This record gives sequence, C-alpha cells and structure tokens, in this order.
Amino acid sequence: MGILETVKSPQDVRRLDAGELPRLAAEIRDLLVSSVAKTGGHLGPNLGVVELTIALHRVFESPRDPILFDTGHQAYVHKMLTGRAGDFGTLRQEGGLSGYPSQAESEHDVIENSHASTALSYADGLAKAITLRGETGRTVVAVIGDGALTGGMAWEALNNIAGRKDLPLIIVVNDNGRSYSPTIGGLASHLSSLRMTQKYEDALEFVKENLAKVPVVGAPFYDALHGVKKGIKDILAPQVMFEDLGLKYVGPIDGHDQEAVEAALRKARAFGGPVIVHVLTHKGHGYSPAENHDEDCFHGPGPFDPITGEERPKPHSWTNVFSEEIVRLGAQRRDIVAITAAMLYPVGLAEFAEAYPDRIYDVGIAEQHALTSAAGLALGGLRPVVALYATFLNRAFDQLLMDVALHRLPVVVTLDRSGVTGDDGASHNGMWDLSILQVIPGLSIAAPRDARRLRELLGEAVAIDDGPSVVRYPKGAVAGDIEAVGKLGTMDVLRSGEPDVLLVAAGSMAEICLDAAALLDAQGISATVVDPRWVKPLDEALIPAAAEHKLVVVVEDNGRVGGVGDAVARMLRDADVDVPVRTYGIPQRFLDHAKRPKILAEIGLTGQDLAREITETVARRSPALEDDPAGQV
Ligand SMILES: Cc1ncc(C[n+]2csc(CCOP(=O)(O)OP(=O)(O)O)c2C)c(N)n1
Ligand SMILES: CC(=O)[C@@H](O)[C@H](O)COP(=O)(O)O
Ligand SMILES: [Mg+2]
Repeated sequence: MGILETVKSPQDVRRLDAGELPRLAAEIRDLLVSSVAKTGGHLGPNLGVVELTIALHRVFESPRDPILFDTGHQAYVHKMLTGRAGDFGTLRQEGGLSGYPSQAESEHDVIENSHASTALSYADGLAKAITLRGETGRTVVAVIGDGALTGGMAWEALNNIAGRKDLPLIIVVNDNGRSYSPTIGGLASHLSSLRMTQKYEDALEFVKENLAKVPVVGAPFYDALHGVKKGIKDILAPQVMFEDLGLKYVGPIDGHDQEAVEAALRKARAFGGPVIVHVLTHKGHGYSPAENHDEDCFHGPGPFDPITGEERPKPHSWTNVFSEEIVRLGAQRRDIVAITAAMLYPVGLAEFAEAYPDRIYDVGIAEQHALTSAAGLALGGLRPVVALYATFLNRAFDQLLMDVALHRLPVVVTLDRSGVTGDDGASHNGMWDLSILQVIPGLSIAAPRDARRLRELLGEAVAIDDGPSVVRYPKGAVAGDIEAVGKLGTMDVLRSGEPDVLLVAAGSMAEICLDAAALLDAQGISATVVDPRWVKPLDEALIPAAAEHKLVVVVEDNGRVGGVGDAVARMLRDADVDVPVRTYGIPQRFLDHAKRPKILAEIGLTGQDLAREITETVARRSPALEDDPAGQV
C-alpha cells in the first residue's frame, strides 16, 4: 500500500517520519498527473506546491489553524492530504470534487472564491477575529502566488497587516515566477532578483544554514544577513521590500526542499506576529512536459496524454476568432493597443503581442488598473482594447463607470468566457456583466452570435469614438455562422414568422432560439427570431415589432436579473406597449461546477426546453390553444 492511501487527515501527515515524505510527494505527483490527464485541471500550479502543502499540514493544525489558498486553483494537494485523494477521479466533474476549495467538501476548506488577490484580506479579517475572541494558539496561514501578489487588493491587505504586530498570521508567498506567463512588474523583478544572480543557490543555502541559528525574523536576522553576507544584499531585495513595509520576512526558501520549508514555517509560527515566508517553487515541478511547457507550464490543461504531455486538439474557439481579428484590426489602425491582466494566452492576445510587441501591455492580475490605465491610453489618443474574462470585469466595475464612461472614453473591453463557463465553478461563470453594465451611461454592449458577427462587432466597437464598448462571447467552440434573413432596424432577423412570439436572442443564444422556433412551428405557434447584435443600447425598432406580437421572449447567457430581458421589458413598459415579456437565462444563484453544455441543459437553455416553456406560456395566455391538443408539448 502506498503512503498517500494511508493519509485520511492532516494528523496522518504529521505522524509520518521525515524519511517517508519524499515518497509521499512522489505519490502525490503521480496522482496529480494521472488524474488531471483524464479530467483536465490546474496541473502546473499543484505540481509546484507538493512539498509546501505537505509542510503546511505538518506544521499547522488545520482546521484550527485555517489555511487559505489565494485563487484556490493550487489546492489539489491540500485536498489529497485532507482525505480526498480517493475522489480525485471526479475532479471538476458534475457532483465530483471542485477544482477549488469547497466548504461543502471539507472543514479544511475555508474560502471558495477563485478571484485572485483576496486571501490576505480574508486572512487579515480572520486573524483579527481570532485575536478579538481571545482564541490563543491559533494561526491563520494564507498561501498567495507571486501572480496574485500583483493584484491591488493584496497590497491593501499588506498595508493593514503591516501595522499589526499582534496578528497570528503567516503569509506564504508561493513564488514560481509566473502567473500563466512570467509574472510582470516591479514586484516581480524584486522577487525574481533571487533567480537572476548566480549566487541564488548561496542565498538559499545561507538562509537554510542560518535559519536555525539566528533570530529568524526582524532586524537581528536582517543585520546578520547583511553583516555577514554583504555581497548578496541585492539578492535579498524582496526582504528589503517587505521589511521596508514593516513586515517580518523569512526566506528565500527552496520550496522543494521539504526540510527547509518545514523549518521556515516552524520558525515563522514561533514568531507569533505577522510574518512573510517567501518560498521559491517551480510551476510544473517533477513532470517534464509541464516544466518545459513554455506557454504556461501546464497552468490549466484540458485532458492530455500523461506519457507525452500532449493535449487533445481543441476546436476553433471564440477566443481564436478574437485573436485573429484583433491582429487584423491592429494592422489597419496603428492606434489600437491591447491590455491583458496576466492572461495573454487565455484571452487570445499572444498573436497580437507577437505582431505588435510595443502595443501590448500585461498589467498583472490587476483588472482595476487595466481599465483606468486604458482610460489614460485613450486620453493620450490611443484606442485601447482590454481583453478579460467576463467574471473578472466585476472587479473593475467602478473603473469602467467612473474612469472610462464618465469621460466618454473610447475604450473597448472584450469579455471572453461570458455566460456559463462550468468547469471552474461559481466564481468563474460570466453571468453578471449584462446586468451590472446596464447602468453605465454611454456604454455600448455587443453580443455576437457567431464568428462572423464577432469580427463585425469588434470592428464596430473599435470605431466608436464617443464612449466605451463591450463585446462579450462565451467559452469554447465558436458557433457556425448564422446568416440573417432580414433586418429589423439595425437588428438581424434570423427567422420570420406570424406575430405570435417575438424571440429576442442575445448573442450565442441564437442557435437554441432557432431550434425552439422550429419546434414551436410544429405546435402551431409561429415565432420570429431577432438578434439585436448590440444589446445596449437596444434598437427602438423593437417597440413596434413587439406591439404586434402576443409574447416577447428574451434569451440570454447571463443571470436573469437586470440583463437584456429586463432592459427589453423596461423599454416596452416605458413605451406603453402592453405585451408580456419572458426572460430565459441563468438562474440568479451560484452554480456548482460541471461542463458548460451540462449546465445549460440543467438550467433550461436548450431549444427543447425553451419550446416547452413558450408553449406552456402561450397556452396559459391563449385559452383557445388549450382545446387544441397540438398546442400541448
Ligand atoms: C481577479 C482574477 N483575475 C484573473 C484570474 C485568472 N487566473 C487564475 S490563476 C492566475 C495566475 C495566478 O498566478 P499565481 O498567483 O502566481 O499562482 P500560480 O498559478 O503561479 O500558482 C490567473 C491570472 C483570477 N483567478 N482572478
Ligand atoms: C484559475 C483561473 O481563473 C483560470 O486558470 C481558469 O481556470 C481559466 O479557465 P479556462 O481558461 O479553462 O476557461
Ligand atoms: Mg505564480
């Protein structure tokens, strides 16, 4: 029997002899590779934290000592060591293990939000609560990556923590030098200074040797370090940086040296106040296809061949279409510049960066900065395109509202992964943008239904000179082109029918609306399907069209509250058009993880479900149909 099979709780990890730990680490890596090869998931980040996570559960006593993982994508090892190794075959599958910490799964899982740079704020609050409640002996541990440290919230938290000597809080900086791509910015250069000089090994060895001998943290250690090894002062720039903030610092520690990591964590715990333990790791450590994967060290691969590391081929995606079109537009307009928030490849800007290396900006995981920096770029006469995942725009709402829209600046925001994303669980679904963006004056929103419309609408967006615009599209394979059969104002008519039901299809929902219309036909209910293309502002041609119909149905891959459907209802109400409006979309709740198609089916966003719903609604509102058995579905 392997060692990992005997680990049912952190107590079992603490009971192991130090000599057994290398084998435990090897078994964990084997399970990570074999399991994620089947399900897909965050392989690279988790391979990099095996020794660190083992050490965390040997030094601290979760859940009494809560261990928080920033972003949470690197918590697979934590899950294995807290009794869930046997369930790893269900990772990211419906009803199976979440790819992030999950309170429902374990008392050892504390925070579930996968939006980066939040762990230090949670930890600050938790540590204050423990202190105020007099719960002595407990320590809060926050694990944050170097990428997440480029997010502003992390520095807001550090600013608060630095002022408190009494907080029982340990911050473990898991520094692998990368987000997806190499981490950017001044902070990263501080942190990476360790790696750049040939004396980096000396620094690791020196700290390891001296960790046992001198007061580990605070001025004495700092003086000892600098007094004895003047020559490596520049190597320890991170310490200077954190110490200048008034934070105690332990490190740098080789994050794959089990003994060194454990010793550093024990020393930091003994200190009692807030301490930063700076751990140097390698993303993908121990699995060469990940270590050598130059794009992102297998940050989040789909299923792959565990022997070769070769991923299954991916279909042409919405992201691919955006990537091609932004390069084409960049050739036409030299004022177009692009911004990514540490996701150059995932949002499809790698090709733009290669074509126009001086017109791409990677701001780190800093969406708020991205939007206001884009405002600056626009004020400077350029045409910025900020490419994000839809869910992460939430973080930059005020910047889009007050720094961009208030000044009517021509900033384009593209939102990939809009709508149901699925695999990454509740905090990754792009289900809020069509709602929260409704309130921004002067902002235009486009929702393309297929590749051709994405290219067209992106071109229209960059041509808008008097205000910001958003172009949003979903995860995964792009739909085949759906040609219009007519126009209704600026809207595309995709199917003409008798004035029974007017189906307004927002973006990628066009396909299922056409399916529903065909099924309704068979029920003797005629539906006209229109695609607004621009869902904000809505085309007023919708008003007379709606007035002719018995029912207006709006379908959107967004939360049902406050989105396009509510905007249509409000427009018709304001125009005194008394026609019922029904909105179909994502229920306003946090969705559990599963594949996108599965979730869409579960929440009724299929042609079949829409047809049934509409038939029932029409029947309720048109008694005549009740006598006609054909009217029932
Ligand atoms: C606010 C926000 N923006 C973007 C992301 C997407 N994202 C997930 S993990 C990641 C990189 C994290 O880098 P780091 O913190 O260094 O962790 P590592 O993967 O290196 O372990 C990013 C950008 C996110 N989760 N949250
Ligand atoms: C953790 C995180 O936010 C991302 O890595 C996320 O997993 C992206 O997923 P996709 O790129 O597969 O949509
Ligand atoms: Mg990192």
